Amino acid sequence: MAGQSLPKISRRIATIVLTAALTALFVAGADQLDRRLTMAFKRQSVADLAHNALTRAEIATDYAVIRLGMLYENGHTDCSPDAMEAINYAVFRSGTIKDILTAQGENVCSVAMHSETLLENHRHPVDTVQARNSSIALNPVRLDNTPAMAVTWLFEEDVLATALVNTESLVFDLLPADLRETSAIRLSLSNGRTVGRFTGAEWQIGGETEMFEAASERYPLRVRIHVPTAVLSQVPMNRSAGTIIVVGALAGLLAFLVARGLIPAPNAASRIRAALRRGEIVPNFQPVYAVRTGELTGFEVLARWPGETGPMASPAFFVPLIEANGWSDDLLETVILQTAQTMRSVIDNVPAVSFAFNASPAQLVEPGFAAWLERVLNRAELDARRVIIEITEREEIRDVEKARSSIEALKAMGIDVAIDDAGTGHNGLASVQRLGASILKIDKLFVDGIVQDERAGALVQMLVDVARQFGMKTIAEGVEDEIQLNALKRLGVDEVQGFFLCTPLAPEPATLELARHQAILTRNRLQARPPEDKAMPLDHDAGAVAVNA
Ligand SMILES: Nc1nc2c(ncn2[C@@H]2O[C@H](COP(=O)(O)O[C@H]3[C@@H](O)[C@H](n4cnc5c(=O)[nH]c(N)nc54)O[C@@H]3COP(=O)(O)O)[C@@H](O)[C@H]2O)c(=O)[nH]1
Repeated sequence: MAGQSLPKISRRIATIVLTAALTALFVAGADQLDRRLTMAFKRQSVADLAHNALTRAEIATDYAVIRLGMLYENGHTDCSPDAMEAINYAVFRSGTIKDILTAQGENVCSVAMHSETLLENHRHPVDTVQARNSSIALNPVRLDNTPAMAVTWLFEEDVLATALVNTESLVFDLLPADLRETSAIRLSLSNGRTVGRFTGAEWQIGGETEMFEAASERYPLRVRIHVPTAVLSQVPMNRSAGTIIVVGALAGLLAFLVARGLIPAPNAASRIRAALRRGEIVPNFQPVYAVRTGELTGFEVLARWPGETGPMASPAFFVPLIEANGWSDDLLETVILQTAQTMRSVIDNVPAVSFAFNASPAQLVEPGFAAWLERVLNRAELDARRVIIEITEREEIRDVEKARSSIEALKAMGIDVAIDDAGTGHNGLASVQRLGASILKIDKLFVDGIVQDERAGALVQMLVDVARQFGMKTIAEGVEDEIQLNALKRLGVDEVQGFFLCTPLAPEPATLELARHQAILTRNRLQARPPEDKAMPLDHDAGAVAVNA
């Protein structure tokens, strides 16, 4: 008896020792992992910041190019009184263009207080670099003793226009609080000449730093952010031992299960394929509201995978996988057919409400896309005039001409086309006009900073201005609070959507939200008894817009 219990006791002791050792290992491992993740997250945030700063510089340059192009198209490069008025207007409209010079043969003129700078630059341009479009060139100039940039478009042999762009303001104070004092950000041309910079008060030249860079494909522009290595490796020390042990234990359990083969490695692509076939990927609906009238004008249709858990449940993960496997048309078809089925009462009874579906640039340029979509809409019994197709600008639209003719075909069917994430992508604002879309969606990236950051407001203003010039409607997305909503109203955005107003909803709550919203609007109108033609403002406090978040 005593002989049998001895190995049992020693096995228990061995298990306890092993468990303790493993726990210690997990805790240390979890701690290391946490540190590494925190540092990786910090690095990614700074890399994103560099990309955002570059996007701002690209938009400001796009805007200058568009403005110069308009002057030329309207014959306003001849220094006539009409031309001077047009230049004045272009400078007045813009927060970032400080002056414009036009030159047509001997006729050289500009309008604002920086004429001298532009004239000198016109006579002796230095360090000029060409853009992807070789008629456009950028070069550094000084504006009130700070670095700035001249954008010149050579329209013809002796006809050109130059905009003086305040690029310094695009990067000034862009760094978040934890980096502002110690780090530096520089916007420069590809030849290394600085056109904007911000240096924290504690920034040390020669210190050990890490550099984060983003370079434009369209313009010879790049952003570099330098952060001291010590700042990047700082990790908050306030993690409780309990958290670490729990994380360690969970990691150990997971490792054990994976090691024992109890959790088979999932084949994500085949699961998505099956989910698409079985109709498990379903549409949700985020309302869009008109700023001026408060009306709910339509829904953005967003795919959801309700049965799925973990990261794969997010469309930000599964949509790119669907696209990479060439199943984008299946996704679009399934969300259209299910929308038609689940939102039938809205489709039949509220004709003014539209449905915006997402499609990729690759789908748009597929031969016969418009005809295919027409067939799907016929099957769905969904009137094309109720449909908006949103094309993201994040991915490059390689063949703008093909995309343009596809958009024309969609428009001929009565479908509106929206450029989603405008200003964030590869093609630039100028191509927005060439595409011939009728709606410009302003990305959350610009809405986010709109209140704290004057420049974000200036960028939204530029986007609204460009959209108006092109006869497009604007929709701002990702509105998360009332202050943002009010700022967007002031900037003249036409429509808004975002969690502050309403999150994406399943069909039934979306239908209820529409009915509830219409009832509130009607009640408000009856109570206020406005004159027939008076517009109802989007007034969150008055309950004209509901919060579902
Ligand atoms: N081709 C298709 N793409 C699709 C489809 N369904 C979704 N998507 C794309 O996936 C990306 C992620 O989408 P999602 O997680 O649904 O996020 C959307 C909104 O839920 C979110 N949103 C809306 N308001 C707010 C807000 O106030 N705050 C906040 N943090 N997020 C908000 O934004 C996403 C909408 O993005 P966009 O399309 O750019 O308007 C996304 O890129 C989808 O496009 C599909 O069926 N087909």
